[in-house]
Amino acid sequence: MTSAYLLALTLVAFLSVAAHLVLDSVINEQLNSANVLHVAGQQSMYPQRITYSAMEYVEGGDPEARERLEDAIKSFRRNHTFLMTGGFNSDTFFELSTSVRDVYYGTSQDFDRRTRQFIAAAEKVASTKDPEALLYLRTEARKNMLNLAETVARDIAMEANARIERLRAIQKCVVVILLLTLALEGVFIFRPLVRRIVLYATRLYEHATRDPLTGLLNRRAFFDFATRVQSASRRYNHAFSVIMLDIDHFKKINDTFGHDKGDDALRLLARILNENLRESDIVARMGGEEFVIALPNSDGRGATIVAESLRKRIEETAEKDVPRFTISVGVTEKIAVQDTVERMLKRADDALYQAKRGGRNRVQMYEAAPVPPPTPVPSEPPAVT
Ligand SMILES: Nc1nc2c(ncn2[C@@H]2O[C@H](COP(=O)(O)OP(=O)(O)OP(=O)(O)O)[C@@H](O)[C@H]2O)c(=O)[nH]1
Repeated sequence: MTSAYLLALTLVAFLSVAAHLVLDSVINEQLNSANVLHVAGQQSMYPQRITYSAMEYVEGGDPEARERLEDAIKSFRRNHTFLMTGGFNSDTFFELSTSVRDVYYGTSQDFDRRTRQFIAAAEKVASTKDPEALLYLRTEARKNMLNLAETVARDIAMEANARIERLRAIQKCVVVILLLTLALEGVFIFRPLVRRIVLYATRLYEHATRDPLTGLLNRRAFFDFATRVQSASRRYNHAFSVIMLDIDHFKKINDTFGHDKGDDALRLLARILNENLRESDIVARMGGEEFVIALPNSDGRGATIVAESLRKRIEETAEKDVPRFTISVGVTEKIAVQDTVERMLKRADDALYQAKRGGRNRVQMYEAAPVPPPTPVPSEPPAVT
């Protein structure tokens, strides 16, 4: 189960990382596309700008016009290199698609060669004011460069959108797979795991509160439950009694029939107690062959009737293969508002001791030792006259 749990966590972690990476790619792709589109858009503008600057420079000889021309040539060449090489650095790498590549290198359009020729003519104008080169620029800018640059920008935009859509679809798939995996793991791994944990916790609780031989509450659990009942009885001023009982001559049973038969007798006693007491009564094995019962809402008289009926039922029980036995019982009731479970157990134990001393197989209600009568004070002898 632990390895399944680890596998499940690993799978979820793997899918989460995959979803993150795809999302990262979408964002990168968007940034990259935005950058490339920006550059591609600029490229459709530069041939015009170069041509105007070249005309200004040739016609007016203005050195500032030449500077503008040179700047425009530089930017145009830089952008061209950017688009042809996939960017200035590896982070913004953008591979030309087949259709864009066709525009650049295809025999019909050959945008790459045209661009290089355009740049060469512009440089010639900048350095020599060559009129033929200027004419070439004017014709080419109007006829081919603008159209081709716009075609490239449009194709790149379409390619970028298609790529982003593809990545988004992959991202959606990964998220769906992640959710499905979580749902399946919830059903097949986490739910059984939680069930098992609950089962272990229940078993642990049973171990901590139950006597393994009889299945009855153990001493500690009895104190917990009985103390709660006692507190309630004090608050609502209800009656509350405690019975303590012990198998008579149990040592002899063990010695005569063996320890296993002694255990059978203890189990039988536990069963009889469970079967003949109310659901609200608290029955526990205190240790050895000693058992205790807390009876909420029962006074001493009621508890004595219960004890007597248990004693009689046990005396009469004859189970195959289980030695017959009798019990002695001590009974006490709450005698003061502040009475505690410990004090009541002590009194029940005293009453049990009296039952044993009284001959066993009997029920004894706790009786406080009689207060000795006050010793008479010797009276003064009458004065002799
Ligand atoms: N089979 C079995 N015997 C147990 C268990 N716990 C305690 N005993 C035995 O119970 C016996 C208790 O003996 P005693 O305390 O002398 O009491 P008794 O023989 O019942 O005598 P009285 O109580 O005076 O009637 C001892 O022999 C213990 O070994 C148990 O879980 N199983």
